[in-house]
Amino acid sequence: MSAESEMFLIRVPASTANLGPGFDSIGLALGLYLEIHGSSSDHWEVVPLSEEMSVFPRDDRNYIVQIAKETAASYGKELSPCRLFVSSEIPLARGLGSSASAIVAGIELANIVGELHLSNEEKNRHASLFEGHPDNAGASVYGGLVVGLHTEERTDVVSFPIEGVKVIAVIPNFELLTEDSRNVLPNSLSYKDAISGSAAANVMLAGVLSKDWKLVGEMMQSDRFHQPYRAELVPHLALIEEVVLNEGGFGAALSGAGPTVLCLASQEKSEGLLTGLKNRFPEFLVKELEIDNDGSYTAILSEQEKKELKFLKS
Ligand SMILES: Nc1ncnc2c1ncn2[C@@H]1O[C@H](COP(=O)(O)OP(=O)(O)O)[C@@H](O)[C@H]1O
Ligand SMILES: N[C@@H](CCOP(=O)(O)O)C(=O)O
Repeated sequence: MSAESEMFLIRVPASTANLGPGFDSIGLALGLYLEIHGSSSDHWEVVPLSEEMSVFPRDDRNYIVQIAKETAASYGKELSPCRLFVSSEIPLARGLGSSASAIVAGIELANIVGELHLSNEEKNRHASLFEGHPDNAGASVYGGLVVGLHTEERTDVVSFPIEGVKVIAVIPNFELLTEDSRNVLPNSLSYKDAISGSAAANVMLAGVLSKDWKLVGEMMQSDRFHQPYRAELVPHLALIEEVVLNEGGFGAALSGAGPTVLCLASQEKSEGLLTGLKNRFPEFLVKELEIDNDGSYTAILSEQEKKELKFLKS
């Protein structure tokens, strides 16, 4: 970044991982956003603009700043400090990829301030290394549906845009940390279960590519890798699957590590499903979400755009 008065915008989408059998491999970007408006400063300052962001450190101990510094350091660069206004629509620890969005935001911050000129592939490699799996990270970087394999040595992700299906999220009123939800998973799987789980993921992907959403929904509910073990933590999953079936939806799956449940439906059935889910789970937030096919976005704001920012006026 060059001029002192320049203001930049970073916008990173939320994501849903797994879609059932695509455990740690498949992700989809969703239209809820983490946004940062930033500019140069003489010290690091993080100003929360949404309630959930107010729990995090307001100086360079903030996770987003830490990620940015580490990313820049891996290229031998030290970042000059910034003042960052942070707001987020992504609920924390609900299985909608808030941690991956924070990581990708930190990488974008390093990219802008440190003038790193990173490609999407490089951003995703860093993000997957921080996150440990490429499903949420890849979706937040590339947008659309991502299919990936991440190891210590390399990260391979293929992304493609998704249209023609409605997404409804049932977001419980409690948090479930990904770490806790991973702790209930087994250390090994039988050969038979591994083959069955992998076949379900393959067929699901073939269903996505051929726009056979009914098949996708069926495969979402045929996971062998994680949902059977996480069921005890998310008893609402089975109940939601029932409502989806009754309302003619395609299927449901745990969103990431949960507790949110992701439901797919056709345009015609989505309204009825939304109402059915709201009636059955009045204590949960039931929301239709857009699919984001663009991934993370950064821009330098014009003078006019800066003038329009309400939080700079107060
Ligand atoms: N914007 C953020 N700034 C700092 N930490 C964050 C931010 N977003 C998420 N986190 C961290 O990530 C945790 C949630 O991550 P995780 O358990 O993986 O759930 P999920 O990614 O599904 O929301 C939060 O409790 C918080 O510690
Ligand atoms: N594949 C991971 C995805 C975790 O997603 P999150 O949004 O819950 O952080 C898993 O299932 O553990």
